Amino acid sequence: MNINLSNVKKSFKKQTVLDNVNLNVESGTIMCLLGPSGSGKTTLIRIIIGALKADEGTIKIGEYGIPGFEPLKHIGFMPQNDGVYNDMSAMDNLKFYGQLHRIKKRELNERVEKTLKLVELWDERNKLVTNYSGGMKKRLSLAIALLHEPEVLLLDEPTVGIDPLLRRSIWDEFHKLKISGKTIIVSTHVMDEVKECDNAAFLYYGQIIKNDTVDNILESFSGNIEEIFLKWRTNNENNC
Ligand SMILES: Nc1ncnc2c1ncn2[C@@H]1O[C@H](COP(=O)(O)OP(=O)(O)OP(=O)(O)O)[C@@H](O)[C@H]1O
Repeated sequence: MNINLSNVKKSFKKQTVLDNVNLNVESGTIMCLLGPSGSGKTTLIRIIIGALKADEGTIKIGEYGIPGFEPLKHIGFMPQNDGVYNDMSAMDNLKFYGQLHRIKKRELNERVEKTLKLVELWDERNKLVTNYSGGMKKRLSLAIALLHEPEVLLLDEPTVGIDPLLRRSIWDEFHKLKISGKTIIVSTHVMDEVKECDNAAFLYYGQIIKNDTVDNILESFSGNIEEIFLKWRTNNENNC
C-alpha cells in the first residue's frame, strides 16, 4: 500500500510543526525520515497513523483516508516510547495485542513464537516486562508492530538502544518485509541507516528540505549526509 501525504500542516498553539509536507512512499520501499531533534518526525508519524489530526492536508494509505478505523488493521506502529505493558510478560503482551487484532488462537501462537524469535526474546518470553532492559523493551515493541503482519510499518527510531548485531538482523528483516511488498517508514538520527533505505526525506523544522533516492543523495553528497542540513541552514541564514 502506498502512503501519500499532500500539503499537510500541523501547529501546536502558535508553533508550526509541519508546514506543507508532501510525501509519497511506494509499496515495497523503505523511506527513511531524518531530522534533528524537534524537527517534527514523530508528529508526522503520528499523523500518518491517525493518532493526531492534521490541521490541513490529506493523508492516504492505499485507498484509505486517514484518520479512519478501517486502515488501522493494515498499520504497524512502533512508538519511540515503547508501547508495552510492564506488568505482563512479553508473551502475554503479544497475545493481548494479537487478540485486539482478532488473530485466531493457533495462528497467534505461531506468530508470537516467530516474532519473539526474530527479536531474540523467545528465551525471555515469560519474564515480566518490568524486568526487561531498555533494549529488550524496544525489541518487544517491534515484535508488537510486526505481529499482525501489516502492509504498512511506521517505526519511530526502532534501533535506538539495540546492539549492532541485532540491529543488523532487524534491518535484514525490514528488507525481507520490503521485498514482500510492505511499505516502511523509519525515523532515525543515525545517518548510516540511510544506506539501508530506498529513499530519504530530510525534515528540518517542519519542512521537507530534501526528498530523493538514497543513491542520488549518496552520490551528490559523497556520503556526507549531514551536509544536507548544514547547507540548507547556511543558505537560509544567508538569505535572512
Ligand atoms: N502534543 C504536543 N503539544 C505541543 N507541542 C508538541 C506536541 N508534540 C510535539 N510538539 C512539539 O513539536 C515539535 C516537534 O516534535 P516531534 O516530537 O515531532 O520532533 P522529532 O523530530 O520527533 O524529535 P526527536 O527526534 O527528538 O524525537 C517539538 O517542538 C515539540 O515540542
